[in-house]
Amino acid sequence: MSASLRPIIICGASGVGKGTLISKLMENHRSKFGFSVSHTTRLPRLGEVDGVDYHFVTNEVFTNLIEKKAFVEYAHVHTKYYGTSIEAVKNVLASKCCILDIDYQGATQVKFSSDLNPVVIFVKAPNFEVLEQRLRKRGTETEDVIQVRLKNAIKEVEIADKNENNLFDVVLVNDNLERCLQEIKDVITKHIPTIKWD
Ligand SMILES: Nc1ncnc2c1ncn2[C@@H]1O[C@H](COP(=O)(O)OP(=O)(O)OP(=O)(O)O)[C@@H](O)[C@H]1O
Repeated sequence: MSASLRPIIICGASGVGKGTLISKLMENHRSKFGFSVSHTTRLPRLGEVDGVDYHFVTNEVFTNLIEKKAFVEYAHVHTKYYGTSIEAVKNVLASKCCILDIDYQGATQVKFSSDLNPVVIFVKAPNFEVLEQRLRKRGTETEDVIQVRLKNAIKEVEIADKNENNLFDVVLVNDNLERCLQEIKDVITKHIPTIKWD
């Protein structure tokens, strides 16, 4: 499928629902999408599996990979490294569309410093109160971390609203999950017309 040559990037503040949206999309269209497995130096959350959810690595391994220029993008977020290796993306693109869950810094690197020509989608929560509720309800972060993430979210939404250099192809609001999923599919169809939904 030639569509597999353009990766899809889903960007947005922590808690807006990127992971949920990507899981649903992949569940519903398993044969079309692959999710590149990122590297991270953060510890696994309960139930996360090394090599499936992330490649969990030490700081030393991660910085070695940076030196070897193994990453399409990497970022230092909330004191931890996260990165997408070129190999991981190409592994997926060989047979499927590739979805990348990365922040705006990563998206900037992929869009402007690689030849991958991604479709970049920014996802927002309907408002900051809802975002805060989602982060609290998820219950995976401490209060301090939630506060840092909410501050970062304000900055990230400003960046999306400015959309300098047209980094984002589209900005979507994840209010209703099913509606947002359909909007993502519409964006993908627009930019990758060869895709056939099953
Ligand atoms: N449309 C929605 N309506 C209500 N709740 C939602 C919606 N989308 C996601 N959620 C919930 O919001 C919480 C955050 O979602 P998720 O973990 O997917 O966010 P994320 O953007 O991937 O966050 P992170 O970047 O921190 O991994 C989850 O508990 C999820 O079930």
